[in-house]
Amino acid sequence: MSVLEVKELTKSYAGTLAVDHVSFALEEGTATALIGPNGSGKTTTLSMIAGLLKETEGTIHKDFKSGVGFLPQYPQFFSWLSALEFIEMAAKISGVESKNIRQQSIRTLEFVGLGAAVNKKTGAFSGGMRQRLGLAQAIVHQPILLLLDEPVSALDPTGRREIMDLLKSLQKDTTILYSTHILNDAEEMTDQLLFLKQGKLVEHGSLAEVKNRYAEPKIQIRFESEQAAAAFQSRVLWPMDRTRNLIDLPLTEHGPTMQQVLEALAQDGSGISGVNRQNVSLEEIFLKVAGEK
Ligand SMILES: Nc1ncnc2c1ncn2[C@@H]1O[C@H](COP(=O)(O)OP(=O)(O)OP(=O)(O)O)[C@@H](O)[C@H]1O
Repeated sequence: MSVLEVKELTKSYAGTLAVDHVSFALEEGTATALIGPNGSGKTTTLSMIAGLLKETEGTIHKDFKSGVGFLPQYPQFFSWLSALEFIEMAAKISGVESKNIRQQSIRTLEFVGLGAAVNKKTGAFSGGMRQRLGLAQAIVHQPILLLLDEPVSALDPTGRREIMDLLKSLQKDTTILYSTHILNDAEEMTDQLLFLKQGKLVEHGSLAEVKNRYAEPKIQIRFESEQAAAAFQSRVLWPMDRTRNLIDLPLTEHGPTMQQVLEALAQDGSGISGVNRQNVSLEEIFLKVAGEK
């Protein structure tokens, strides 16, 4: 069931299209990664869905009355408030019932790993703690849809890992749409991938579908020695990349077929220690799509 359906969503700033007729749907309980180069419209898209920015054209249909959580790219806090005071304020604004505010706020702070800092002033928080606090304010009312604008970009690898693990544990009960420049994270937690470029949705689908569209099958052959690899390279004369005893052989329409490669390898059998089919990474796809005119 779709929790959110966005149709022809468009935002224009003085005639420039920051988001250009973007359409997609989010299914319940899924995680969707929004990726794209700087300035491609990710923040603008999330802000429109969060209701913080009015769309110029298009529609946003939410299949629920309330219950959106939003973590902005640069969350702002009131430095003089403690973590608990801030989250209680967020809970109140988000419509949590008065009698549940205290308990739900403490539970949420504990969930994001700030249980020991509930009474600490937010002005004294480190970058990692601020990000956790931002996440806490976004989830304290147990939203149906959670929107996150680069939730981990400002964190070190340990902080990133911890926040990603928190998000994964939320995914069971929440539909998540998050933007990221960390493509490893997008590979790790995504049921659906949305790729924006200059405001347009240029790629869309599951990670496997997108990868399949860009897959340039290549096989990697590990020879037992550099000499064996060099001998193979000069014997078959197909285009390939060789690094010492490793050969990457693309299976393009101009190159050899898998059958031909296997036959050639059979003749060389004694010198080969492994053959792998190489997969295309999201980073390779990103560079390709972002670079296309
Ligand atoms: N308030 C504004 N007024 C005018 N133009 C804007 C405004 N906000 C954003 N833009 C423009 O809209 C486009 C999309 O910006 P947006 O911040 O949504 O991109 P982004 O994909 O989130 O970028 P980044 O990865 O750098 O965060 C950019 O060209 C930006 O300059």
